[in-house]
Amino acid sequence: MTVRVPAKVNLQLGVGPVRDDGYHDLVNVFHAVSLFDEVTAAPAPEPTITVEGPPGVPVGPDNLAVRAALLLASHTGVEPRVALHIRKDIPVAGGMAGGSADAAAALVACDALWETGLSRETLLELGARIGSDVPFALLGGTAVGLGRGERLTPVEVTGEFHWVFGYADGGLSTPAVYAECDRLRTGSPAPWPVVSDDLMAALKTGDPLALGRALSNDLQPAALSLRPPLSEALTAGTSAGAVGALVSGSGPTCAFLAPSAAQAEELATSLSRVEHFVTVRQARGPVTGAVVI
Ligand SMILES: C[C@@](CO)(OP(=O)(O)O)[C@H](O)COP(=O)(O)OP(=O)(O)OC[C@H]1O[C@@H](n2ccc(N)nc2=O)[C@H](O)[C@@H]1O
Ligand SMILES: Nc1ncnc2c1ncn2[C@@H]1O[C@H](COP(=O)(O)OP(=O)(O)O)[C@@H](O)[C@H]1O
Repeated sequence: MTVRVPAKVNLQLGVGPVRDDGYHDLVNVFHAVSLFDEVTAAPAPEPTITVEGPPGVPVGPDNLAVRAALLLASHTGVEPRVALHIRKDIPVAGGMAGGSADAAAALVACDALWETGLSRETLLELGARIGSDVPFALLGGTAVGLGRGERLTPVEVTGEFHWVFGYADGGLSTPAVYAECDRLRTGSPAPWPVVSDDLMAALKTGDPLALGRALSNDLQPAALSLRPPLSEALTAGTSAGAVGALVSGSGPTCAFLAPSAAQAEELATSLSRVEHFVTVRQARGPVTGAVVI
């Protein structure tokens, strides 16, 4: 059973005050893009995990796909007799939710393999227990995530958008970036985030220029503080014709919005010369969430 699952970029990441449980209340506008991991679940005497792709992915019980399979097994009372294999194309610790995507894919793959027939609602609820971004990877498309980012409402989008992503060398730790955001805000209380009307209007009309102007990420100052060369990399994208440029989530991947598919091609060529990027990839969005292929 093989499931294909997309990466995400955050079109708006509004970070509110830190809560008693250590998480931040968010306005998190997720957008699924056509960079995919694949997770295969096959029968096996005991749970195992293998990973094909970039280094840095745990191959044991810490892997989010394994955690998802074990959670689904204990929830349904099934023995977790599964060999999981991940083909990774989403950057690791890149701010594109690759680990969450693999967890979502493992839930869908194991539910199909074990014929447990769980509802979409139950899968979303189990996903939220693994991580804040897992429910969105199940859903895909474009959606507003409130709370930790797990309470989702789909957003209607006209047409599709053309993106270029610059992968940096090495990742950034999500908790470290949230902690840096808190540190930078010391002394000035975090404003309560609200969904951007300009962003919703741009998504409705499908206008890339309006979308580019409406993109925002409250974690960006923290990511730039931890990785200063990212500032220059973002400027390089704007100079090369991007109509929007921002850090993807907690970074360090940078997302650039192109005005058209043809211009995305040209933008990708220019960005491949930026020293800070080890890989440059084109993608379109929105795309669907985790699906059996
Ligand atoms: C920042 C975002 C933006 O979509 O993703 P990435 O860009 O890293 O992929 C998310 O908020 C990351 O979601 P996810 O990676 O699922 O986080 P979790 O496993 O739930 O939490 C990891 C840690 O991130 C911090 N965290 C996460 C979510 C949230 N609303 N507030 C937080 O403060 C906490 O320190 C938490 O311990
Ligand atoms: N299947 C997985 N793929 C990637 N990383 C994973 C996975 N399972 C656990 N991890 C751990 O989660 C960390 C964050 O992973 P990832 O989701 O790729 O980043 P981000 O939260 O920045 O989007 C990694 O550094 C790794 O230690």
